[in-house]
Amino acid sequence: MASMTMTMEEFYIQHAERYKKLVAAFKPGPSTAKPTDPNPDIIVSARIRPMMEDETAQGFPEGVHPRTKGNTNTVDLHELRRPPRGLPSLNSFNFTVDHVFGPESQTAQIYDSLVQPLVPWAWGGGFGTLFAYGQTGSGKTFTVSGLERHVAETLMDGNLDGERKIYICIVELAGQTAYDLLNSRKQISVLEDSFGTTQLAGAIEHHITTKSAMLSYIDAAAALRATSPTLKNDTSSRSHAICRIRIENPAMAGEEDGLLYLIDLAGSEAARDKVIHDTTRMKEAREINTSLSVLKDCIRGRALADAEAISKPGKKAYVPFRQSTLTKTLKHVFDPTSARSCKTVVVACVNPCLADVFASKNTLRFAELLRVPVAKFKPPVFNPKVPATWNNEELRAWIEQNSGTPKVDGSLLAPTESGPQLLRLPIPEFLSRCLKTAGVSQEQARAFHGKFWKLHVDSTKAAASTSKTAAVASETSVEKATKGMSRMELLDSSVDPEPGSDVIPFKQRIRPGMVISWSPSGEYAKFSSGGTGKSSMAIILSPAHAVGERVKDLFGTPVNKAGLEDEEKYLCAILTPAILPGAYDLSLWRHVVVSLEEMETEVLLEWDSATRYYYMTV
Ligand SMILES: Nc1ncnc2c1ncn2[C@@H]1O[C@H](COP(=O)(O)OP(=O)(O)OP(=O)(O)O)[C@@H](O)[C@H]1O
Repeated sequence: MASMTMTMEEFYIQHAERYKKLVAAFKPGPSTAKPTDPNPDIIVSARIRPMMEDETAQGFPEGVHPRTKGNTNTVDLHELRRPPRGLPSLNSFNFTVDHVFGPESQTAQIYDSLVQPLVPWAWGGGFGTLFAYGQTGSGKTFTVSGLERHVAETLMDGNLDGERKIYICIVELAGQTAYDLLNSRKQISVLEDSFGTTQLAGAIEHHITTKSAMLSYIDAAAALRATSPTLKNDTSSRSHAICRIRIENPAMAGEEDGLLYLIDLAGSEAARDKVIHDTTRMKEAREINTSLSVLKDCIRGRALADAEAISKPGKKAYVPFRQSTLTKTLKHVFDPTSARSCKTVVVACVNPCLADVFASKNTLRFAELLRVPVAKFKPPVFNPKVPATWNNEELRAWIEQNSGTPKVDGSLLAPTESGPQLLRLPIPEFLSRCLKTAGVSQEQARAFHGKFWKLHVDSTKAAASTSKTAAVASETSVEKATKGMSRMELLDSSVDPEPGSDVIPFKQRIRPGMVISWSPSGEYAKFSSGGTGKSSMAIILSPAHAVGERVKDLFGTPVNKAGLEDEEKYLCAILTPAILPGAYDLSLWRHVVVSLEEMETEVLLEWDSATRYYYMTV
């Protein structure tokens, strides 16, 4: 009877010796994770902290064991099963990430192998982001604060090329509220401005010129971090702390600045604290959980978007960055429409104590899920008009032939990069590399960058128009393409869901939601995708005569004119090419009137879950 009322912790302590023997006899099997090539832009690591004195003193064994032989990026985790009768046995799991740092590892090792490369990247105008994830007490703050010190050292030791102005800002996100940790924890707002840039409105940025000034800001912010008692650790953090370092290059005025984010996330187990009765704490826990889960989707989404930008041009990956304040704040990191590339490092912090093995399992599973396989695709066939198909040699040859006089030295601009890699280089870095060739001026470098990008944009537009043609052409084989799909699945696209509809000419089955191509003329010509007379797309809403007298089109011309019933005209919403090739923006509130005669063909569009609208006011 006594054993039934024993807590899990007492059970672990009682069976600690048996547990250790079972672990010593354990023969590691192959990693259960699918083999994945490391993604150079998103590195996922795990850091297992040492056991704390009090954990050892209570008699808890270690439950998490990095492999020392074979795949050293795999971690074994053993639970102790509590059977209704008989002896406890092991329940073992393994998790694989890109790097594992065991209890003896120092923060300097993590810095040197993973984080240090982010600093010159941001110095050159790129985005670098570090996240520390894990349960309360697993070592996130220990890791981030150590890494911040190393970053301060690298940024301020004068060894990076050129002059920069450096600014720091440290904010805390608690639920949906943000506070400035460098301004007495004043409340600030996370807002998206009319250019779509997320602003931390009200947060003060401090210009820093010395390492010691930077460290004193970091220390001041740490002292102010919001804390509230939890079941496990009474100094636990229940908020995300975001340290943003902005690096401005005065020689590249007008170019975007480099950004480095170091983020100490809130404790990941918050929502699993079952003994919370206080409703504010429950709400807070739910918000933390949501923000971490959205973060996972965003990191994966961005990695997929980057991988697919080259392997499947035209496919739009969905990154739900608007779904939490944390990811909204990091919009430019996650927004798949951003042309700027971002390097991300995740450190999953793990508490090795057997008593916390459940939370550690969740942390390691989270980390494993962040690893998105780099799409394996056949090397693209070289096309002189498509930079995304060029290898390093082809790229260098193009640089030397097209960079003007004097020629930009290809080995300085692209020492190792392929075409797609050079496209991802931050602009200031591209320009600085061009300027390394003697005699090249800023104007020449900018003009050359423009030429390279124009070629790329033209090549993606060409790919988009091919995919549009494919969409129209597929109309004849709709039945084949949609065979076996349920009605609900069919409704994820603009396909007419009624069986047999593909044999009826589209003009005889006009319906709301049908997408058509047409050639806008007169005033509407502005909305054609390629100038007057070129086809454009619109989505049918209703017959024009069905709407009220006050309804006007986008130019303010009344839609329902007298006698319209006799003419077959339809109120439509316009579709315009979106930033990504092959994707279109639907402007539901920009109306045009299209006659049946003007319609050319039905176009099939696939719906994407990113097609959402957001509150203008909340
Ligand atoms: N690698 C390590 N080596 C030595 N001590 C460590 C290590 N990692 C963490 N610790 C110690 O463990 C304790 C908990 O670490 P820390 O406060 O960083 O956890 P945390 O994950 O940030 O927790 P919270 O979510 O509550 O902020 C601290 O006393 C810290 O000094």
